[in-house]
Amino acid sequence: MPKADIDYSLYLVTGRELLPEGKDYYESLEESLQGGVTVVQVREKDIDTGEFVEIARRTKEITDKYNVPLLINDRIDVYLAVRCAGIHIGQSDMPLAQARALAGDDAVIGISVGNIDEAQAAIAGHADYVGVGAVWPTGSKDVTKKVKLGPDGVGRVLDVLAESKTPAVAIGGIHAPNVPFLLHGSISPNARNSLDGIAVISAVVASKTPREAAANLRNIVDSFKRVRRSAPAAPAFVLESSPVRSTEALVSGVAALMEVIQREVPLVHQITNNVVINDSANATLAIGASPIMATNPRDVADLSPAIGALLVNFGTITDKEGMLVAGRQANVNRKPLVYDPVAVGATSFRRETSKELLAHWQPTVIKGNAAEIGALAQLTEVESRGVDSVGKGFADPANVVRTLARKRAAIVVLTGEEDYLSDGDVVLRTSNGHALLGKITGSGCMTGTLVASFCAAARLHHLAGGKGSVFENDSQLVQGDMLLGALAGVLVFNCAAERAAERDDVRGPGTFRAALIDELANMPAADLVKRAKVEIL
Ligand SMILES: Cc1ncc(COP(=O)(O)OP(=O)(O)O)c(N)n1
Ligand SMILES: Cc1nc(C(=O)O)sc1CCOP(=O)(O)O
Repeated sequence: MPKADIDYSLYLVTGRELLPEGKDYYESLEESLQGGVTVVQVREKDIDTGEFVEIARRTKEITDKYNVPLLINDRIDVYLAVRCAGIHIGQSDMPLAQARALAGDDAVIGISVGNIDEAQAAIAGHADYVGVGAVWPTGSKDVTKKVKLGPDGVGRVLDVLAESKTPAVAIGGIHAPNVPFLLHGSISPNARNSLDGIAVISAVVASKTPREAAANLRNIVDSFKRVRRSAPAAPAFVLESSPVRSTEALVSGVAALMEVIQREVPLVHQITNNVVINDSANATLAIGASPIMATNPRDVADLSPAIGALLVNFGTITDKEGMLVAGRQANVNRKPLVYDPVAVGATSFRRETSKELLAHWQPTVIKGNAAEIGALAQLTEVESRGVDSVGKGFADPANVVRTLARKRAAIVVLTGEEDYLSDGDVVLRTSNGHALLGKITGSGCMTGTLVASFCAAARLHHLAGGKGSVFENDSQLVQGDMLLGALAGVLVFNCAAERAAERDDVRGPGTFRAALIDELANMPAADLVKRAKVEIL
């Protein structure tokens, strides 16, 4: 029998102990195949060999009916008895070379990998595919001693696998709401390699309706693959279908979002630092949105369905648990998530916290000054002094934002005298603002607040546009033009600052700060259209 050609898109690992009460294993399996499972692995930990062989044999009868390949977990003797497509082995099972010698060249042999060294060994041993995990904690197996890779860690393994083109599925804690985040967030930073599929137990087996559960997961994976094939370089989850723009269209789009905010009054959830909470809340109110500054993990989980967008600004990092929960819920509820990693490069604590947050959720927009963006991009060109950047800035800022946007599959906003924004494809430069912004605290943080508010508006604008809640593709994390939302936040803030600085009653930073809030509230959209200096690079 020639080696099976496997579609790894939706890889079902069986788990009879997780079946809902009264659900028969074979019935559940057949329904999941009807839903779109593309490969099955029989995994049995506590039964005698005879029973394992019998279950594998009956399972194969069913998978054969649907032309879906079957693999056996760990046990080469069971594989040899039923002669299915192959086996899956773990790091503590029989070594790969020995497994190959016993199973033969026609057997598909997959191996579990949890880090880069294991991935390299899998390539050297000619594994046919790898199972990368654990991505997240899971109740289906004891993974307490394993590193939880998060989408980021999976991406690092995918970089190693890219050259050999070894197929990879991710495993561990994967459920429909976190699949878009996993697929996009694990696109590998250098080679831009992506997962061939997802492996799940409970997301399908524990469902009372495995057909629907499998169909939903399959849709998400298929859409992701479709979009990757058509636009491999683009972070497609945030792009609207037509990225072609003119500066006039962008600026009038910003003016339209100003009206959306006034009309829809989106709730903007902000977990921000205690230096700026009050100013950020007032800036939100001034543009017509509604701030909520909750931080308790229980509070933020309940809030998520109601919010328009979430801002996570970790200036004083007192609420990490709330940030983790709120961000994950924003992904689950497909709400824009704006990440402001204040002074991320300044201390090891900040770098580690940022890494942890980014392993838990996928931001829609990352906003920072040159030192912060440089730290995330792992560039040493610009350094930080506290929360500020020092030095001349990047030699090629457009390239920095474009590259980081691609790497992180997010919109990147680099603030400074000139602001650069990119979705990984288009780069925009804006040059509004005023020197007095550098004389008050929290101007960068308020920009983040406005970016979050206008991303909420961009999503609402999309929903009101007749497309309803139908996603352009099932793997999209948020709807609406997030690049436009980010641009609106930057422009509205900087144009309001110009207006404030021009006022006769402004005599320094104190009066400027108050006037800025006034101008955020009073600036007519027509004046923003006149002032906006936007270039498409
Ligand atoms: C697709 C896939 N990936 C990883 C595993 C885990 O296998 P292993 O490390 O052998 O652990 P056990 O499954 O034996 O607990 C898997 N089964 N499938
Ligand atoms: C079998 C298995 N192996 C893992 C690993 O990390 O190697 S995690 C895991 C369990 C996956 O179950 P669920 O989809 O229910 O989280």
